[in-house]
Amino acid sequence: MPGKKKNPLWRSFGYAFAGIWTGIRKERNMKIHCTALLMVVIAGIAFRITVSEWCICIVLCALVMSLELVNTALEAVVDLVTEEKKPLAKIAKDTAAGAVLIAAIASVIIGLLIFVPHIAGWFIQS
Ligand SMILES: Nc1ncnc2c1ncn2[C@@H]1O[C@H](COP(=O)(O)OP(=O)(O)OP(=O)(O)O)[C@@H](O)[C@H]1O
Repeated sequence: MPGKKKNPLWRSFGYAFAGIWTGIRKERNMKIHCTALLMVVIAGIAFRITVSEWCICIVLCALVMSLELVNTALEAVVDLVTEEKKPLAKIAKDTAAGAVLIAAIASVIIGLLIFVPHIAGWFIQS
C-alpha cells in the first residue's frame, strides 16, 4: 500500500514462523509431515546418507511442507469468501490438496529409492 511504513525484516520473519506454527498446530497433515521429517533425519543419520541424498531429502521435505501450508492458506481464503457449498470452492480446495498429494507421493517414491539400498546394505553386512 503506498505511504504505508514497511514492517522491519525481523517482524516479517516472526509472522512467517507464526504461520508455520499455526499450520503445525491446526493441520493434521502438517503433523504427519513433521513426523516424516523427523524419521527421515533419524534414518539419514543412522544410515549415513551422502550429502547429495541429504540435499534431495531436504528439498522434498521443504516442498511437501510448503505446499501443505499453501493448501492451508487457500482453504482459509476459500472459507473466508464463502461458507456455502460452491463448485469453484470445491475446485480450489481439491486441486490444492491434489498438489500436496503429488509432491507427497513423489517424495515417498524417491525416499524409498534412497533408503532401500541403505537398508538392504545394512542387512547384507549384518
Ligand atoms: N465451500 C465449499 N464448497 C464446495 N465444496 C467444498 C467447500 N468446502 C469444502 N468443500 C469440499 O468438501 C470436502 C472436504 O473439505 P474440507 O475443507 O473439510 O477439507 P479436508 O479435505 O477435510 O481438508 P483438511 O483435512 O486439510 O481440513 C472437499 O472435497 C472440499 O473440496
